[in-house]
Amino acid sequence: MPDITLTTLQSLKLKGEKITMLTCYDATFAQACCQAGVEVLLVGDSLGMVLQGNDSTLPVTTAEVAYHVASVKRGNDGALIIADLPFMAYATLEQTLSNSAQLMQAGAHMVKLEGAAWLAESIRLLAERGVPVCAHMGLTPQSVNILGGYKVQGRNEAQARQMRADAIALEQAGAAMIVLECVPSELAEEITQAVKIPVIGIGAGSATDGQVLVLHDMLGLALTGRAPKFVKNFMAGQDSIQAALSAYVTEVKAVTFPGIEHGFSA
Ligand SMILES: Nc1nc(=O)c2c([nH]1)NC[C@@H]1CN(c3ccc(C(=O)N[C@@H](CCC(=O)O)C(=O)O)cc3)CN21
Ligand SMILES: CC(C)C(=O)C(=O)O
Ligand SMILES: [Mg+2]
Repeated sequence: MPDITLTTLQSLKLKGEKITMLTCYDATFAQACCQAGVEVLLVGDSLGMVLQGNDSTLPVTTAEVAYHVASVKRGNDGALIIADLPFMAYATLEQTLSNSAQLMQAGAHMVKLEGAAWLAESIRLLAERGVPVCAHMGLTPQSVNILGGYKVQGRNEAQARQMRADAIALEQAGAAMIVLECVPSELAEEITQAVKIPVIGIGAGSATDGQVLVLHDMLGLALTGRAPKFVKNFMAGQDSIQAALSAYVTEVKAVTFPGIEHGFSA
Protein backbone atom coordinates (compact mmCIF):
# COMPACT_ATOMS: atom_id res chain seq x y z
CA MET A 1 0.00 0.00 0.00
CA PRO A 2 1.43 3.45 -0.88
CA ASP A 3 1.80 5.75 2.13
CA ILE A 4 -1.48 7.40 3.07
CA THR A 5 -1.03 11.09 3.86
CA LEU A 6 -3.39 13.92 4.74
CA THR A 7 -3.31 14.82 1.04
CA THR A 8 -4.60 11.33 0.18
CA LEU A 9 -7.46 11.68 2.66
CA GLN A 10 -8.28 15.16 1.38
CA SER A 11 -8.57 13.82 -2.17
CA LEU A 12 -10.75 10.91 -0.98
CA LYS A 13 -13.15 13.47 0.53
CA LEU A 14 -13.19 15.44 -2.74
CA LYS A 15 -13.85 12.27 -4.75
CA GLY A 16 -16.58 11.18 -2.36
CA GLU A 17 -14.74 7.93 -1.59
CA LYS A 18 -15.21 6.87 2.03
CA ILE A 19 -12.20 6.78 4.37
CA THR A 20 -11.66 3.64 6.47
CA MET A 21 -10.26 3.90 9.98
CA LEU A 22 -10.01 1.43 12.88
CA THR A 23 -8.42 1.61 16.28
CA CYS A 24 -5.23 -0.43 16.54
CA TYR A 25 -2.87 -1.03 19.43
CA ASP A 26 -0.21 -3.52 18.31
CA ALA A 27 2.02 -4.58 15.41
CA THR A 28 0.19 -7.77 14.43
CA PHE A 29 -3.17 -6.05 14.06
CA ALA A 30 -1.53 -3.11 12.29
CA GLN A 31 -0.22 -5.55 9.69
CA ALA A 32 -3.63 -7.24 9.40
CA CYS A 33 -5.45 -3.89 9.06
CA CYS A 34 -3.01 -2.72 6.37
CA GLN A 35 -3.45 -5.99 4.48
CA ALA A 36 -7.21 -5.33 4.49
CA GLY A 37 -6.65 -1.81 3.13
CA VAL A 38 -7.57 0.18 6.26
CA GLU A 39 -6.24 3.68 5.55
CA VAL A 40 -6.03 5.15 9.05
CA LEU A 41 -4.99 3.45 12.29
CA LEU A 42 -6.04 5.19 15.49
CA VAL A 43 -4.10 4.37 18.63
CA GLY A 44 -7.06 5.36 20.77
CA ASP A 45 -7.25 5.93 24.48
CA SER A 46 -10.04 3.33 24.27
CA LEU A 47 -7.05 1.07 25.01
CA GLY A 48 -7.76 1.91 28.64
CA MET A 49 -11.05 0.05 28.29
CA VAL A 50 -10.39 -2.75 25.77
CA LEU A 51 -6.76 -3.56 26.71
CA GLN A 52 -6.55 -2.50 30.36
CA GLY A 53 -10.08 -3.28 31.50
CA ASN A 54 -10.81 0.12 33.02
CA ASP A 55 -14.38 1.42 32.94
CA SER A 56 -13.38 4.71 31.28
CA THR A 57 -10.50 6.16 29.25
CA LEU A 58 -9.37 8.47 32.08
CA PRO A 59 -6.59 6.30 33.60
CA VAL A 60 -4.60 6.19 30.32
CA THR A 61 -1.24 8.03 30.21
CA THR A 62 0.73 9.54 27.32
CA ALA A 63 3.54 7.02 27.95
CA GLU A 64 1.06 4.15 27.52
CA VAL A 65 -0.31 5.56 24.25
CA ALA A 66 3.28 6.12 23.04
CA TYR A 67 4.14 2.47 23.79
CA HIS A 68 1.26 1.28 21.61
CA VAL A 69 2.07 3.82 18.87
CA ALA A 70 5.60 2.40 18.68
CA SER A 71 4.17 -1.14 18.38
CA VAL A 72 1.68 -0.13 15.66
CA LYS A 73 4.42 1.70 13.77
CA ARG A 74 6.49 -1.51 13.54
CA GLY A 75 3.59 -3.42 11.98
CA ASN A 76 2.36 -0.56 9.82
CA ASP A 77 2.50 -0.73 6.04
CA GLY A 78 1.48 2.64 4.67
CA ALA A 79 -1.47 3.63 6.88
CA LEU A 80 -1.70 7.05 8.55
CA ILE A 81 -1.22 6.63 12.30
CA ILE A 82 -3.19 8.89 14.66
CA ALA A 83 -2.51 8.91 18.40
CA ASP A 84 -4.97 10.05 21.06
CA LEU A 85 -3.70 12.61 23.54
CA PRO A 86 -5.13 11.13 26.75
CA PHE A 87 -7.12 12.78 29.54
CA MET A 88 -5.38 15.94 30.90
CA ALA A 89 -2.42 15.55 28.53
CA TYR A 90 -3.44 18.78 26.75
CA ALA A 91 -4.73 20.78 29.73
CA THR A 92 -2.06 23.47 29.27
CA LEU A 93 -0.24 24.59 26.12
CA GLU A 94 3.10 23.35 27.48
CA GLN A 95 1.64 19.90 28.23
CA THR A 96 0.04 19.84 24.79
CA LEU A 97 3.36 20.44 23.05
CA SER A 98 5.49 18.05 25.11
CA ASN A 99 2.96 15.22 25.08
CA SER A 100 2.36 15.63 21.34
CA ALA A 101 6.13 15.50 20.79
CA GLN A 102 6.23 12.20 22.70
CA LEU A 103 3.52 10.67 20.49
CA MET A 104 4.96 11.99 17.21
CA GLN A 105 8.45 10.74 18.13
CA ALA A 106 6.97 7.32 18.92
CA GLY A 107 5.67 7.13 15.34
CA ALA A 108 2.34 8.96 15.11
CA HIS A 109 1.63 11.10 12.03
CA MET A 110 -1.12 13.10 13.74
CA VAL A 111 -2.53 13.63 17.23
CA LYS A 112 -6.18 13.72 18.25
CA LEU A 113 -7.68 15.71 21.09
CA GLU A 114 -11.22 15.95 22.42
CA GLY A 115 -13.13 19.19 22.72
CA ALA A 116 -14.67 22.12 20.94
CA ALA A 117 -13.82 25.76 20.20
CA TRP A 118 -11.60 26.03 23.30
CA LEU A 119 -9.07 23.79 21.47
CA ALA A 120 -8.42 26.44 18.80
CA GLU A 121 -5.25 27.86 20.37
CA SER A 122 -3.75 24.39 20.99
CA ILE A 123 -4.52 23.30 17.43
CA ARG A 124 -2.95 26.45 15.93
CA LEU A 125 0.15 26.04 18.10
CA LEU A 126 0.60 22.38 17.12
CA ALA A 127 -0.01 22.93 13.41
CA GLU A 128 2.53 25.79 13.35
CA ARG A 129 5.10 23.41 14.83
CA GLY A 130 4.46 20.60 12.35
CA VAL A 131 1.95 18.48 14.22
CA PRO A 132 -1.28 17.78 12.30
CA VAL A 133 -4.32 17.70 14.56
CA CYS A 134 -7.60 15.80 14.52
CA ALA A 135 -10.35 17.31 16.67
CA HIS A 136 -12.71 14.80 18.33
CA MET A 137 -16.17 16.35 18.83
CA GLY A 138 -19.66 15.28 19.89
CA LEU A 139 -19.45 12.57 22.54
CA THR A 140 -16.03 13.14 24.07
CA PRO A 141 -15.42 10.15 26.38
CA GLN A 142 -12.74 11.93 28.43
CA SER A 143 -15.57 14.22 29.67
CA VAL A 144 -17.86 11.33 30.67
CA ASN A 145 -18.03 12.68 34.23
CA ILE A 146 -19.28 16.05 32.96
CA LEU A 147 -21.61 14.55 30.36
CA GLY A 148 -23.17 12.11 32.84
CA GLY A 149 -22.61 9.04 30.68
CA TYR A 150 -21.92 8.00 27.09
CA LYS A 151 -24.84 9.86 25.49
CA VAL A 152 -25.68 11.18 22.05
CA GLN A 153 -24.68 14.87 21.71
CA GLY A 154 -26.22 17.68 19.66
CA ARG A 155 -29.81 16.54 19.85
CA ASN A 156 -31.33 20.01 20.41
CA GLU A 157 -31.03 22.90 17.99
CA ALA A 158 -28.93 25.10 20.32
CA GLN A 159 -26.36 22.30 20.78
CA ALA A 160 -26.41 21.52 17.06
CA ARG A 161 -25.79 25.17 16.13
CA GLN A 162 -22.90 25.33 18.61
CA MET A 163 -21.34 22.14 17.20
CA ARG A 164 -21.52 23.42 13.61
CA ALA A 165 -19.88 26.70 14.65
CA ASP A 166 -17.20 24.87 16.67
CA ALA A 167 -16.32 22.59 13.73
CA ILE A 168 -15.80 25.60 11.47
CA ALA A 169 -13.75 27.39 14.16
CA LEU A 170 -11.47 24.36 14.56
CA GLU A 171 -10.99 24.04 10.81
CA GLN A 172 -10.02 27.71 10.73
CA ALA A 173 -7.60 27.13 13.62
CA GLY A 174 -5.81 24.57 11.44
CA ALA A 175 -7.37 21.21 12.32
CA ALA A 176 -6.75 18.72 9.50
CA MET A 177 -9.47 16.22 10.42
CA ILE A 178 -12.53 15.89 12.66
CA VAL A 179 -13.87 12.79 14.42
CA LEU A 180 -17.59 13.09 15.24
CA GLU A 181 -18.83 10.62 17.84
CA CYS A 182 -22.48 9.87 18.66
CA VAL A 183 -24.28 12.77 17.00
CA PRO A 184 -27.54 12.71 15.01
CA SER A 185 -26.89 11.63 11.41
CA GLU A 186 -28.42 14.84 9.95
CA LEU A 187 -26.14 17.06 12.04
CA ALA A 188 -23.09 14.98 11.07
CA GLU A 189 -24.02 15.42 7.41
CA GLU A 190 -24.33 19.20 7.82
CA ILE A 191 -20.95 19.46 9.53
CA THR A 192 -19.32 17.23 6.88
CA GLN A 193 -20.57 19.56 4.15
CA ALA A 194 -19.67 22.73 6.10
CA VAL A 195 -15.92 21.96 6.34
CA LYS A 196 -13.29 21.11 3.71
CA ILE A 197 -11.33 18.76 6.01
CA PRO A 198 -12.28 15.06 6.27
CA VAL A 199 -14.90 14.23 8.91
CA ILE A 200 -14.80 10.66 10.27
CA GLY A 201 -17.85 9.38 12.11
CA ILE A 202 -18.61 6.82 14.82
CA GLY A 203 -22.30 6.67 15.59
CA ALA A 204 -22.74 9.65 13.24
CA GLY A 205 -24.49 8.08 10.25
CA SER A 206 -23.29 7.30 6.74
CA ALA A 207 -22.88 10.82 5.31
CA THR A 208 -19.52 11.55 6.95
CA ASP A 209 -16.33 11.26 4.86
CA GLY A 210 -15.32 8.06 6.63
CA GLN A 211 -15.94 5.69 9.53
CA VAL A 212 -14.07 4.51 12.59
CA LEU A 213 -14.82 1.70 15.06
CA VAL A 214 -12.99 0.21 18.00
CA LEU A 215 -11.22 -2.91 16.67
CA HIS A 216 -12.40 -5.20 19.48
CA ASP A 217 -16.01 -4.07 19.00
CA MET A 218 -16.10 -4.79 15.25
CA LEU A 219 -14.52 -8.20 15.88
CA GLY A 220 -17.47 -9.03 18.15
CA LEU A 221 -15.48 -8.88 21.37
CA ALA A 222 -17.37 -7.07 24.12
CA LEU A 223 -16.21 -6.78 27.70
CA THR A 224 -19.61 -5.63 28.90
CA GLY A 225 -22.97 -7.09 27.95
CA ARG A 226 -24.39 -4.63 25.42
CA ALA A 227 -22.35 -3.04 22.64
CA PRO A 228 -23.18 0.56 21.64
CA LYS A 229 -25.84 0.86 18.92
CA PHE A 230 -23.31 1.99 16.28
CA VAL A 231 -21.22 -1.21 16.54
CA LYS A 232 -21.48 -3.95 13.95
CA ASN A 233 -19.88 -7.36 14.46
CA PHE A 234 -17.93 -7.97 11.23
CA MET A 235 -16.85 -11.45 12.37
CA ALA A 236 -20.43 -12.64 11.81
CA GLY A 237 -20.41 -14.77 8.67
CA GLN A 238 -16.60 -14.60 8.32
CA ASP A 239 -14.14 -17.37 9.11
CA SER A 240 -11.11 -15.24 9.98
CA ILE A 241 -10.12 -11.91 11.47
CA GLN A 242 -8.49 -11.00 8.16
CA ALA A 243 -11.82 -11.60 6.36
CA ALA A 244 -13.71 -9.52 8.95
CA LEU A 245 -11.30 -6.59 8.48
CA SER A 246 -11.72 -6.84 4.70
CA ALA A 247 -15.52 -6.95 5.09
CA TYR A 248 -15.35 -3.73 7.12
CA VAL A 249 -13.34 -1.97 4.39
CA THR A 250 -15.69 -3.27 1.69
CA GLU A 251 -18.83 -2.16 3.55
CA VAL A 252 -17.52 1.30 4.45
CA LYS A 253 -16.37 1.90 0.85
CA ALA A 254 -19.75 0.66 -0.49
CA VAL A 255 -21.63 2.71 2.16
CA THR A 256 -23.51 -0.41 3.26
CA PHE A 257 -22.06 0.24 6.73
CA PRO A 258 -23.26 2.10 8.73
CA GLY A 259 -26.93 1.32 8.16
CA ILE A 260 -29.75 3.50 9.48
CA GLU A 261 -29.97 1.19 12.50
CA HIS A 262 -26.39 2.12 13.51
CA GLY A 263 -27.18 5.84 13.65
CA PHE A 264 -29.07 8.27 15.88
CA SER A 265 -31.82 10.75 15.06
CA ALA A 266 -32.28 14.16 16.63
N1 LIG B 1 -14.96 -0.67 23.31
C1 LIG B 1 -15.19 0.64 23.17
N2 LIG B 1 -15.92 1.08 22.13
C2 LIG B 1 -16.16 2.40 21.97
O1 LIG B 1 -16.83 2.78 20.97
C3 LIG B 1 -15.64 3.32 22.92
C4 LIG B 1 -14.87 2.81 23.98
N3 LIG B 1 -14.67 1.48 24.10
N4 LIG B 1 -14.35 3.62 24.92
C5 LIG B 1 -14.44 5.05 24.76
C6 LIG B 1 -15.69 5.41 24.14
C7 LIG B 1 -16.95 5.17 24.91
N5 LIG B 1 -17.91 4.98 23.86
C8 LIG B 1 -19.29 4.73 23.99
C9 LIG B 1 -19.76 3.84 24.92
C10 LIG B 1 -21.12 3.59 25.02
C11 LIG B 1 -22.02 4.23 24.18
C12 LIG B 1 -23.47 3.95 24.29
O2 LIG B 1 -23.89 2.97 24.88
N6 LIG B 1 -24.33 4.80 23.70
C13 LIG B 1 -25.77 4.62 23.68
C14 LIG B 1 -26.42 5.96 23.33
C15 LIG B 1 -27.41 6.37 24.35
C16 LIG B 1 -28.17 7.59 23.89
O3 LIG B 1 -29.12 7.40 23.10
O4 LIG B 1 -27.82 8.73 24.30
C17 LIG B 1 -26.16 3.59 22.60
O5 LIG B 1 -27.30 3.12 22.65
O6 LIG B 1 -25.33 3.28 21.74
C18 LIG B 1 -21.53 5.14 23.25
C19 LIG B 1 -20.16 5.39 23.16
C20 LIG B 1 -17.26 5.05 22.58
N7 LIG B 1 -15.89 4.69 22.87
C1 LIG C 1 -13.61 5.73 19.43
C2 LIG C 1 -12.42 6.45 18.88
C3 LIG C 1 -12.81 7.61 18.01
C4 LIG C 1 -11.48 6.87 19.98
O1 LIG C 1 -11.27 8.03 20.28
C5 LIG C 1 -10.78 5.82 20.71
O2 LIG C 1 -10.83 4.65 20.29
O3 LIG C 1 -10.15 6.14 21.72
MG1 LIG D 1 -10.26 8.21 22.13
